[in-house]
Amino acid sequence: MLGSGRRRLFSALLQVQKRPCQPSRDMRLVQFQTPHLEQPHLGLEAGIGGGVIDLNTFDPTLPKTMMQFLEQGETTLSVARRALATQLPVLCRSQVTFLAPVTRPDKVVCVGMNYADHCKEQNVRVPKEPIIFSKFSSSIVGPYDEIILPPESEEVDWEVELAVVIGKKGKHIKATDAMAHVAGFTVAHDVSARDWQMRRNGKQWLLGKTFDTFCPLGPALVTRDSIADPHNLKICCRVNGEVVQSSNTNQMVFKTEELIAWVSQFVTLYPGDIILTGTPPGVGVFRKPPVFLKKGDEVQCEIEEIGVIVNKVV
Ligand SMILES: O=C([O-])CC(=O)C(=O)O
Repeated sequence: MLGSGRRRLFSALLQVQKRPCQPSRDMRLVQFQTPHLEQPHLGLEAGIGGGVIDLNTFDPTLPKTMMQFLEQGETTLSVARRALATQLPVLCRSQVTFLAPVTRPDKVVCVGMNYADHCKEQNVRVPKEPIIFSKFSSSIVGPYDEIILPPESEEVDWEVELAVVIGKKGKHIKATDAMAHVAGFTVAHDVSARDWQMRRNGKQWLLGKTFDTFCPLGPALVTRDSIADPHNLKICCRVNGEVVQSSNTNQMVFKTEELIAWVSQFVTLYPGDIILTGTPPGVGVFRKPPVFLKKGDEVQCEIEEIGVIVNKVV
């Protein structure tokens, strides 16, 4: 169903495997751990599916967390740019464990009903203003971590989403200035317990959206200037290999700029804050009959140019 996008991903993976020492020119920032490191390091992923360049070895004065890296703005970004332009050793992917590209941000802001056909599949009007909710940052896990089915829910569902990572603090940001506040983009899975979201807790969405492990992210924070057009990317979710969601970010009702302008009227956005921009149609709860995740399932969420996260349900 993803056709040429999938073919491009596979050929990119093959190329990376053939030339493991050739970093891509795109800036793909990651947080990773190896058995030899005392604490996680910052790195650059050498293309989709490629190995990792250790930024903290390249420059030991760099901070070791993405939050601190983003807070320092242009100073740290220019070091990463220098690393990208230098021939550096690349750690094999099998040697590293990827963490979420951002851990413990101040906020995970989420947008509901932001794809017109996701509204259609549940018979609701396309919203005139963005619908905002949130997840606690404790729900964030890495790109290949497990999603734990909580015993409190029997209706856990999938939702692939494009995530925006904020790079610069701001309040009342104008839409025309919004992209200057974006560090980059990553892939998110807005795992959702429908029973808690739709029927329990006074129908407040929070609890259903924020169980531990309900926000896999990654693998990389792909910087803004590395993506040709964030609003024209194929986006897809597969469960056990079967495509369940397949769309394009050009179907989003409110794009990144409008979302940042909207949200920053209410709250200050800080470096590291994450905005999940909503999911396309094809979620399990609106299937006839509904389908939910079960132990042993594997969910792959993929966005063109950004990458794929793979999370087993346990
Ligand atoms: O369908 C929902 O649960 C709301 C939501 O997260 C989305 O539209 O992306």
